Amino acid sequence: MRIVTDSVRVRVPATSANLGPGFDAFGLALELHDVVRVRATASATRTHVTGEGAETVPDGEDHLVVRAVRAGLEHVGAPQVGLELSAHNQIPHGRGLGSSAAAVVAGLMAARGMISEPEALDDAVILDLATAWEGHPDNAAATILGGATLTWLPQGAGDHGVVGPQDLAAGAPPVRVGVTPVAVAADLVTTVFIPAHPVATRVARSVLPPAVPHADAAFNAARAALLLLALGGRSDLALEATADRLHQPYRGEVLPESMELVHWLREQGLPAVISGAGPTVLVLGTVPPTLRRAAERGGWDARALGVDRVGATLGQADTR
Ligand SMILES: Nc1ncnc2c1ncn2[C@@H]1O[C@H](COP(=O)(O)OP(=O)(O)O)[C@@H](O)[C@H]1O
Ligand SMILES: N[C@@H](CCOP(=O)(O)O)C(=O)O
Repeated sequence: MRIVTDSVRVRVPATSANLGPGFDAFGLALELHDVVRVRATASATRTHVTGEGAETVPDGEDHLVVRAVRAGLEHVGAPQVGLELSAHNQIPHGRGLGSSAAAVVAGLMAARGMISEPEALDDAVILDLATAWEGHPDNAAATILGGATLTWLPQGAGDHGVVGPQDLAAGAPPVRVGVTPVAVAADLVTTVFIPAHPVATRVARSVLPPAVPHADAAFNAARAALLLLALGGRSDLALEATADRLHQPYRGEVLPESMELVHWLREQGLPAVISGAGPTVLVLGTVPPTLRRAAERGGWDARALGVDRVGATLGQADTR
């Protein structure tokens, strides 16, 4: 495999995973984007970041997008080169809006744009690699495809079955992820309530129990099926379709304010959930201005976000 294009641009959407009952399965892409430009060079890797994470993300070879470009090149046997990365980020980090999946997908897509046989890093391969990196497929699928997505892992692959980045580096094949787009009503908009402080996904996964009561699993099975209908336009089902007993109750331990906001919004009849692993709260629909303002007074950054229906896009670096 050769590097044939030395300058690419990738745009990736934020995502909200789970949507209540669909833990590690549902994802929804949102109209909030990171844009990265990557150039192959003969010199040492340099990174320049503006927007979200500019003050906090590691630079140079430790930058997540750079690491993902390298993983993509390595996966297809392309040579490693110096990289000049310029990133403009709108997706806040550690808030449950899929920033890490977006960064990994951006890097893998950039690698696709640089190589002589881009089909070696098609969407399915990128989803498998990003899932191995993340440990769950829901954000990556929606970031790649846009809209709403439903993903599943093969029998036997779970938290401990997903091949991680270290195993990938050692040559282990990633798990093959199942994915399908889900119909989303044309008029669906979301409202997100973003808090000032992050909670790492790793932390919000560490409080989940190894097993749940059978009754709770049955409760969620019905809600996850209802969620398909609610996303497709049955907004009358949205409140019931976003109820969850598999992850949100346990995450209250590390996300107390977020769970309080979810309960308060749901008491007003709004289909509110923890977005991904939190701490952002997402409502599947609009929120009356009085309630938005009340939340804003409590320190939440409330934003109406449409659904991104395009997913990750790859182009020449000089396009906007
Ligand atoms: N665009 C990015 N560039 C570099 N690093 C990133 C980027 N987005 C996310 N990260 C890394 O991923 C971390 C957040 O990942 P995670 O805890 O999974 O939260 P999120 O819900 O935002 O995906 C950040 O603290 C940062 O280290
Ligand atoms: N299904 C995952 C989703 C994590 O999403 P993120 O945006 O918080 O990284 C989980 O619930 O842990």
